[in-house]
Amino acid sequence: MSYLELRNIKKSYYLGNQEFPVLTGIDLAFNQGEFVSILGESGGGKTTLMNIIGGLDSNYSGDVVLNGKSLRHDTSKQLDAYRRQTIGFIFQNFNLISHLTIFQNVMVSLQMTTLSHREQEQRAHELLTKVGLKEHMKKYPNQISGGQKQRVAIARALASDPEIIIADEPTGALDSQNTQEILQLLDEIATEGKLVITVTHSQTVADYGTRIVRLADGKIGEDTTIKKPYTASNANELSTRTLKFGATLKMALENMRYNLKRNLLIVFGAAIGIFSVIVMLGLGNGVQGYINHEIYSQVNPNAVQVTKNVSTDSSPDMNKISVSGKDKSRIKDIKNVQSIDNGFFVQGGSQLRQGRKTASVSFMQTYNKTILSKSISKGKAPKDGQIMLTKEIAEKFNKKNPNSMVGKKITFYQNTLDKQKRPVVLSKTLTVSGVSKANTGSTSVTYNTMKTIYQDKGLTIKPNFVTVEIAGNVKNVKPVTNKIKAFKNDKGKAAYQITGVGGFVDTLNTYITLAVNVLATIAGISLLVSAIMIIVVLYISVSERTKEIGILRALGASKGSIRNLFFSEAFFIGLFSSVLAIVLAEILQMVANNIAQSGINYSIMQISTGNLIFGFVVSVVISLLAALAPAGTAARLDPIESLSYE
Ligand SMILES: Nc1ncnc2c1ncn2[C@@H]1O[C@H](COP(=O)(O)OP(=O)(O)OP(=O)(O)O)[C@@H](O)[C@H]1O
Repeated sequence: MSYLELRNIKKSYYLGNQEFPVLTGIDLAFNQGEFVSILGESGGGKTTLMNIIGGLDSNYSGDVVLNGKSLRHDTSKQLDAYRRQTIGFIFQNFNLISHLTIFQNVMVSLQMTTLSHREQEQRAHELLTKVGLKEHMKKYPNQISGGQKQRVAIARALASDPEIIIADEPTGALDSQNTQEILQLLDEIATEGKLVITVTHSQTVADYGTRIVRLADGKIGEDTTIKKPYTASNANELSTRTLKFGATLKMALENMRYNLKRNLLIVFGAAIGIFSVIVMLGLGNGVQGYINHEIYSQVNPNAVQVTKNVSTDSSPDMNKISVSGKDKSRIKDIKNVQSIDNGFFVQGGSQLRQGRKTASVSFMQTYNKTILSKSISKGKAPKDGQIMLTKEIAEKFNKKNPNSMVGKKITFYQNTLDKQKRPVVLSKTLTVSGVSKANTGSTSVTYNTMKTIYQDKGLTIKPNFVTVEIAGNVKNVKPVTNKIKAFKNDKGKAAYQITGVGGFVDTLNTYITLAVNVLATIAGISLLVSAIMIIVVLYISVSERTKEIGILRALGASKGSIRNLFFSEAFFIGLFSSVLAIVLAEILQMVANNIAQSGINYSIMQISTGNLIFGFVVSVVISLLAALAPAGTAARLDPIESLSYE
C-alpha cells in the first residue's frame, strides 16, 4: 500500500452549463521519501490537482487515499486538520502575511500545533535558522528578497513537521541561484523521508527530484522514476489544533497596529457615540441632583403637613378644623408613614415685642419636621419656652445684625377669643432660640409652648394640622399623599388638604429622567452611525485581507478561527473606543464641574460607575454585532479563490 494514492480523480469547471474538464482520470501513488515533479502545459490542471491533494478542494470525483484512509468522507473540520498536520504548502508567490514579521509568519502555523508557546518560539527559531534566515527574523516580508521569502514559506510549511510538502512552482519567481538553493532545501526535506510534490514548468527543476510525472490532456502522460527515493521517515507529525482565541486576538491586534492611522480614526469615530451617551447620562444625574439639592436645602421633602379640608367662608370652628385621634390613626395606618406630630398654626393677631420695638407676625406655627434645621442661619430649633424668628422678623429688632437676637428675651402677644367668644390677649416671654435664613421657615415655637401660652389663660388647643413623616426614599411620598387625599369627609369631599413638596419632587424627577433618557437615546443614534462605520470598515478589512484568509485556511485555520479574527478586531474597536469615550467623558466632567462649582456651587455632571459600565458594554456589544455579517462573509470565503485574489 502506498502512502498517498490518487484514484481516478476527475475534475471539471463549469461556466454556466458548459463543462470544462480539467482532470479526466488521474491514478497516481506516492511514497514518503519521494521528490516528485509534476510537469505539464500551462492550464493543464497542475494547480487544480495540487489543491485536491492538499485538501483545499473537495469538489471532485474519485478518491484521495492517505495511508489507506479516504479523504472523500472527511468533514470540513477534518480537512482543516489534514491541512494543518499532514500538508505543508509552498506557493510560487510565497503568500506571506505582509503585516506580520518573518518570525510571526512562521509562528502562525506553529500556533496551530499543541507545542507550548516556548517550544513554538524555539521551533520557529530553529526552522528559520535552518533555511538561513537567522538574521532576518524581525523583518517584514517587504524587507526581504524573493529567495528569502520562499525560505520563510518553506520554514512555515515545515512548522507542524508535515509528511507531505506541496510546492506549486516554488521557484517560478526566482533567479537561477535562488532556484538552486530552494531546490536543495526541498531535496533535504525529501531526504528526511517526507513526500515532496512540486509543480513546475522547468525541466531543470524536474530533473532535481527523484521522479517526474507529466500531465497531458487531464491524464498522466508519463511517469518516470529518475532516482531512488529516500528512506521513509518514521517521525510523527506534530499534533495540531485550530488557532486558539488568544492567538486570533493577538493577530487582530497586529493587524490593527499595521493599519494604525485608520484604526485610530475608527476608534475615535466610535468613541464619539459612546461619549455622548455617557455625557448625557452624567448630565442627567447632575441636573436631577442639583434640582433636588436646591429643593432639599429649603424643605424636607419627606414630611407633609395635613390639615382638615373645611370650607373657608364659614367661620372657623375649632372642632371642625382640629385633627382628631381618629384622623391620625387612619393616616398612621398608611404604608411608609413613620410618624405623625401634632401642629398648631395661628394666622394674624400675633405680635412680638422687645422694649419699645414691635413686630407683627402674619403667620405663626409650631415647629415641625417640614422645617429643616439647615434652614436656620444662626442658633437652633426652638425648645419649650423658646421661639425661632424668621430673618425678616429679627431684622425688625436689629436691622444690622438680626442674628444677634439669638439668646435674647422677647414677648409674644396673641389676640384670640375665649370660650364665650370674648377677646383675650395671650402673652408669654420667650427666649429666641434661632434665626432662620431669608425666605425660609416661619416664626415658630414648640407645640408644648403653644399649649402653655393658651393654658395660661385657661384655654386649651387641639392640633389644627399634623406633620406626617414618610419613611425611605422621596418616591414613597406620593403614594402616601395620594392615599391621604383619597379619604372623604361626610360631605363626600376630600377630607384633608396637604402641603409639602415630596410629591412634586417625585414628579419632577420622573420628568427629568424622561428627558435624560430621550436625550441619551438621541445621542444613541450616533451609536448607530458608529455601528454602520464599523460594518463598512470590517468589510473593507475582509476584502483587503482576502489573501491572508486564503493563506490561513491553507495552513489549516478553521472557518471559526477566521470568524474569530474579525470578531477580535471588532472587540478591540469596541474596547478602545469605550476606553477613549470614558477618558474623554471624565475630562469633560472635570472641566464642566470646575466651571459649575464656581458658578452654582454644585457638580453639574455626575457620571456614575453604572453609566461607565453601561457605555463600555454597549460599545463592545455594538461592535460585536456590527462584526456579525463581515465575519460571516470572511469565514465563508473559498480558500482557493482567496489565495488567487489579487
Ligand atoms: N475557478 C476556476 N473556474 C473556471 N476555470 C478554472 C478555474 N480555475 C482554473 N480553471 C481552469 O482550469 C484549467 C487548469 O487550471 P490550473 O490552474 O489547474 O492549471 P495549471 O496547470 O496549474 O496552469 P499553470 O501552469 O499556468 O499555472 C485552466 O484552463 C484554468 O483556466
